[in-house]
Amino acid sequence: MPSSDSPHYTLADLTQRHEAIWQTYIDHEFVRRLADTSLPESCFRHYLQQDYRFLIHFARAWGLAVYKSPDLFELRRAFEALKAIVDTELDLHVGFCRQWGISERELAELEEERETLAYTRFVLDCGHRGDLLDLHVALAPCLIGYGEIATRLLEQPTTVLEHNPYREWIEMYAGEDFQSAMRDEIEWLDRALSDVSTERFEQLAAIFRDATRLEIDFWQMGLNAVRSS
Ligand SMILES: Cc1ncc(CO)c(N)n1
Repeated sequence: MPSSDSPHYTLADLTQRHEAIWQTYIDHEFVRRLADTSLPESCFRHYLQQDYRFLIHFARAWGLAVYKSPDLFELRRAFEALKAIVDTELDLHVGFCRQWGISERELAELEEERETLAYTRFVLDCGHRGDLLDLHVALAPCLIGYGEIATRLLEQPTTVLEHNPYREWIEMYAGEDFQSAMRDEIEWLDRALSDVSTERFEQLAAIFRDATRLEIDFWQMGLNAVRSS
């Protein structure tokens, strides 16, 4: 239970603390152009390739969450997330890449971009240095951001779904599986943040800000790949 002088923080306080950066992430040009179909396919293909590397490290980060879990409840939760990424998400991603003409062999051999390196290793470092909450906050922009981006895209009148080559991507992240994982994570974070001190909140907000900046760089990396693949 939070003490009576606890500010009782929630996830919404984290996004509001860095509102401008959060908006730049969820309304990035990559996302807008994916929705209005003006995104060059080379950009999306490059993004998909790098996202394969991202998902591998994302799975490792949940493996680290397993290790950092202090009790059976948390252990089970992190283990289920790790299993979902390894058994389902990565399979889906490989299948999705195949539809885009990217073979599994190509995925296994591709060179990791600096943006991918920076983001994924940053998340892992937060987990290594800190506790389970630091790690969850470093992971929050992935889960919460993509969930928010996809639902916004479906609501926006500028989004074109018919004949949109990226439609499946939008619908995957707006779909029930991802959305329910996002809701669970929001619940977890709201509970965990409810009794942190102001000082601790500021530390966590810095992690959240940097992870969000690295998500922005990840979109920009895709956008910059106009001719590279
Ligand atoms: C870079 C990035 N962030 C978040 C997600 C959502 O899992 C993803 N697939 N890739």
